Amino acid sequence: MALIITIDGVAASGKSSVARRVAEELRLPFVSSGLLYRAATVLALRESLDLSDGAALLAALEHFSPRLIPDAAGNRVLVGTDDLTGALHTAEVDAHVSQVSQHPPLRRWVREQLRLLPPPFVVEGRDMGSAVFPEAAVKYYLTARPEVRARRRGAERDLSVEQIEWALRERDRQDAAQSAPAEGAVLLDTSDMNLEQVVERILEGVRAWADR
Ligand SMILES: Nc1ncnc2c1ncn2[C@@H]1O[C@H](COP(=O)(O)OP(=O)(O)O)[C@@H](O)[C@H]1O
Ligand SMILES: Nc1ccn([C@@H]2O[C@H](COP(=O)(O)OP(=O)(O)O)[C@@H](O)[C@H]2O)c(=O)n1
Repeated sequence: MALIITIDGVAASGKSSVARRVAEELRLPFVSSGLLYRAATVLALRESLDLSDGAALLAALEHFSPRLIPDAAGNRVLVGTDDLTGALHTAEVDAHVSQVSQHPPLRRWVREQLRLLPPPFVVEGRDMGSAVFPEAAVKYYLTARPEVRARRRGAERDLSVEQIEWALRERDRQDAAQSAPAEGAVLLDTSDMNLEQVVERILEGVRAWADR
């Protein structure tokens, strides 16, 4: 079975950065599932859709067909030849993406896109090890104290750390339904670990799996 490594976790726990580095060390592609939900949110906001209307949101996804390109330097999302990536990581998308991502038809659409990707790869999100790739060989779930996560995200948003912490706690609450750690996932609290320490812990887990 081709290796799939899932790295799930709460907002700003370090999933994307860790997944990118782990994939780099293993010379594997890495996949950021959240970007598809962010792209759905950008499209919905641009089309002024009702974010509680799952059918309209799904129709927009099927019409625009955003494509996730797992690129080593950082995933990209294309709509046709338009690169949406630069519009995905904003406070406005943060504030609406959880409402968009709740709709089961959208989650099924995202799952279908992700399951088309040929393993092996590292994939990060909320439910990669639980709902999308339960067969994955190596599963991790990252957490960190909210104030630590807010400080880390602070460098990436033009909001105060307090505002970011509030928004992260709110998103954690809204994401809770799809964010439970997968069966068998190794839980890592990264609050007091630097990025490379987290990466090394996961690489150790992959080596242990390879030597089993
Ligand atoms: N263990 C860590 N220690 C310090 N900074 C970290 C750590 N993990 C991630 N970061 C930094 O925190 C920010 C958010 O990380 P990111 O990977 O985007 O989180 P997520 O994908 O879970 O939202 C990034 O700037 C990243 O470089
Ligand atoms: N597998 C996933 C990934 C993201 N999401 C949703 O998409 C949003 C953005 O995910 P993300 O991973 O890009 O966000 P960060 O954790 O990087 O801030 C999350 O807040 C969830 O609402 C999801 O529902 N399932």
